[in-house]
Amino acid sequence: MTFKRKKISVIGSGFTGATTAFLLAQKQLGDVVIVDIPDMEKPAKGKALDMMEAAPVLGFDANIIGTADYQDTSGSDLVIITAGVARKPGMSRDDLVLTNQKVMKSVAKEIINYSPNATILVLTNPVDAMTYTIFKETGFPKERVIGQSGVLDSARFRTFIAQELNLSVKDITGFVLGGHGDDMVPLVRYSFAGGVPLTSLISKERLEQIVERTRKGGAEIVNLLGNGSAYYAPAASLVEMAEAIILDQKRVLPTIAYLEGEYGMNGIYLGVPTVLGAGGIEKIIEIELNEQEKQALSQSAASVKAVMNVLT
Ligand SMILES: NC(=O)C1=CN([C@@H]2O[C@H](COP(=O)(O)OP(=O)(O)OC[C@H]3O[C@@H](n4cnc5c(N)ncnc54)[C@H](O)[C@@H]3O)[C@@H](O)[C@H]2O)C=CC1
Ligand SMILES: O=C([O-])CC(=O)C(=O)O
Repeated sequence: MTFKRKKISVIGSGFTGATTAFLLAQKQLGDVVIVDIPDMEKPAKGKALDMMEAAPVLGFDANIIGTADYQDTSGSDLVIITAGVARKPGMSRDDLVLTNQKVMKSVAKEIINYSPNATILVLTNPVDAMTYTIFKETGFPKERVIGQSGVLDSARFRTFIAQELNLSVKDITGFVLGGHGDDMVPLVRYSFAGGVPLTSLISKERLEQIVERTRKGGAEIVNLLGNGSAYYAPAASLVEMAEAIILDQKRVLPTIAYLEGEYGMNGIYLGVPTVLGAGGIEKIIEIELNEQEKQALSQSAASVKAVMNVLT
């Protein structure tokens, strides 16, 4: 049997792109091509070479290159988009919309040209609207254009819950729906510690504080870093999604999916529970929401629509 490694292109060699590339290689999910603009080609090459030189020590087999030439991405199975600008303290993710929309438009052209069969994961913010932009600009099927928010937001929620209860984070499950903004919807009712509902372990008041910290989790890191935004947990989240697709794992993960009637919404990319496998988003899971949760989700969707309305 012949085995051919998958090809994964990571667009953007900055904090999230480089960290993602390194994790992908360590997990041996495929060969990695890191792409940046011509001005950043040398640092991209330098990062790729530095990662390759870690391979003998860490013991992974993967080729990693840095480039500004999209020809090198040709025939990618998976393209991960981290290109664009990140926010600084005092900014909202939505402030990035027009700058990053331009970047998405140029990246989309290159993907159509060189990797027409790729599945695309989008990280660039504001991520719901940027995922929509990539969907529109590439014309790819909705199953193959997927945004990342829910894995990260849920990971933050699970981290804070594990710390609160002094329990292993492995035993904490829970997920966050909606847009990747301050009105995202952490679903407390569907969150558990070792199968025990959180509502029976943590007071309502304390849970509300943890939900609020989760909603502002990105800004908390932005304020601590001072000159950029989070990258370790975002990269880990992208790699969990990439792994589910490349290994056809059928993972149930919250991702940014295009809704056509699900949750009563249409024509919008929004975070919902999905099944991720070789076909990309193979299914959107519709869970039962109570009135309060429905209202919170539609408020979050309204915020995403407001950003989409700014798109040119
Ligand atoms: N959805 C999410 O959960 C998260 C989203 N983000 C977003 O991801 C994006 C990247 O963040 P960082 O990596 O920290 O930023 P960064 O500034 O470290 O890296 C961005 C890279 O993109 C490159 N770039 C710009 N235009 C390009 C183009 N046309 N083609 C190729 N490369 C291009 C830049 O030269 C730079 O190297 C930001 O928009 C940030 O807000 C970051 C963390 C989490
Ligand atoms: O907060 C930001 O700007 C980056 C991001 O999306 C996150 O870390 O959740």
